[in-house]
Amino acid sequence: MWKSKLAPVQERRMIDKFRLYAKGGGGGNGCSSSRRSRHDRHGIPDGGNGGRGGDVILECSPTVWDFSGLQPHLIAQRGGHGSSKNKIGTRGADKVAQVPIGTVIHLMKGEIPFVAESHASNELDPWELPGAPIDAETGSDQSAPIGPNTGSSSCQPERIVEEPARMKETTQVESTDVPTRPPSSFSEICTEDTEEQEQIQDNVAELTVRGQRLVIARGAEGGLGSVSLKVPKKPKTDWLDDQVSDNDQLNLGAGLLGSEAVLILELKSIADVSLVGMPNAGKSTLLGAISRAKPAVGHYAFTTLRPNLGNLNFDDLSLTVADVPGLIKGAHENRGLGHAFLRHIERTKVLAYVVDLAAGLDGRKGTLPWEQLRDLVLELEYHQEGLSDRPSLIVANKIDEEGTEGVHEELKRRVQDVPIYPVCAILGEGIQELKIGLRKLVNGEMTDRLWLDKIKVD
Ligand SMILES: Nc1nc2c(ncn2[C@@H]2O[C@H](COP(=O)(O)OP(=O)(O)OP(=O)(O)O)[C@@H](O)[C@H]2O)c(=O)[nH]1
Repeated sequence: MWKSKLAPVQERRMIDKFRLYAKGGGGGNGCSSSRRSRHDRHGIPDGGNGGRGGDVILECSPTVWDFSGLQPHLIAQRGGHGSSKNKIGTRGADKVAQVPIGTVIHLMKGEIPFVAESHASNELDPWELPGAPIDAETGSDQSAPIGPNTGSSSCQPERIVEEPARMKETTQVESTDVPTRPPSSFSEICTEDTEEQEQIQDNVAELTVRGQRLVIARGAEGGLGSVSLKVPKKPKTDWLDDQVSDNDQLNLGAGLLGSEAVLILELKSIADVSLVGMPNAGKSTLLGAISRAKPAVGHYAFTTLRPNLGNLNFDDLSLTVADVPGLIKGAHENRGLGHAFLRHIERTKVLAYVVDLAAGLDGRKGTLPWEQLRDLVLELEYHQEGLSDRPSLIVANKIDEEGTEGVHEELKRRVQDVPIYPVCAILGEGIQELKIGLRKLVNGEMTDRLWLDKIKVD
């Protein structure tokens, strides 16, 4: 029989770590040429300079989720050669690659990237929200207006502001301002090659604002043409002399090679609230209930393969909530979605631990809620000490299921000093109270945290 149904398309795993080679375009060669006239046998030099090579630029865009669309080798175009009649070679085209908001750059080889246009890095606040996610209903983007540097793919050399020092400073500001431990270094996480680890310079730059641009490899200047060198072409004596002099002149005017860099890009989300929970706890459903996002929901583990973002809107405030892939025991050893998940929590203000009240109930499969909480906190701490030390609350989900009232009471008895919100994400019950709680935590009106020693497990 003819099969009309196609096999379900498998969602691919997000690529949140990427190794990139970038090379700026070489400069075009300067031209060696002279304009001769009947009266001037030697001629007047009129060879134009070679054009500048293009830059390789990373641009921060809210429309890309991960690095799956990136090419591993980015090479900008070479500048055009100069030509006679004083014509300067064309400028090589820039290679602009779009990367997601929250891209952190580690340098393996080459120069520290330069900021292209300075507007974005001035007030680089680690908690500054990236462009808000696309509104699921209206399809409109609620983020800040596009910066002046977006929209054009070419970057004129004179508009580039070289600020390597500021980039380093930015990294320092981040590590002092953030109340928790600074993000663990990439070289700590990286397990591939020990020699490479030593060479990596961690966090040399980061792209956190929509439209922000970084030049990661610069195009070289073009070679000087004879008009700039003021070298008249030598009169031809014999053919050998002619060849030597021509080569000399060409070498003088040869374009330089563009700079090279090898980078590791790493993606870290920046959200106000992260929903943390075991697979199937109901995080995606909850995100849909508190915001207008429509994440994929399934009854099997790891429905969420990339962080879904939603906007939690109040009259005067909008918070970003990230539903990051489900966490399992051993995630810190990269089991399950492991590091891919944990990395996103590093830059979140508030943690909302989502537990499934029905798990482990009446012989059902799963771990009891207080054990879920203990495992979650342990995984965070194993990944990075202090990762769980930020304002938190507990979302006790699936309160609609039979027998969960008792589990909720037990949970309140076993876990202290942190607010617990019983909700039914699927029906939207208890969501208003939860929203208010999240707002208070983000605002700093509440500062409760979930401590491991406050969880009583048998
Ligand atoms: N009864 C009940 N079921 C719920 C509730 N919330 C979610 N579920 C169900 O729980 C299952 C898992 O929900 P998801 O939202 O996909 O869970 P998740 O935590 O995002 O899962 P991962 O993507 O694997 O991390 C789905 O079958 C939901 O329909 C609830 O409040 N009550």
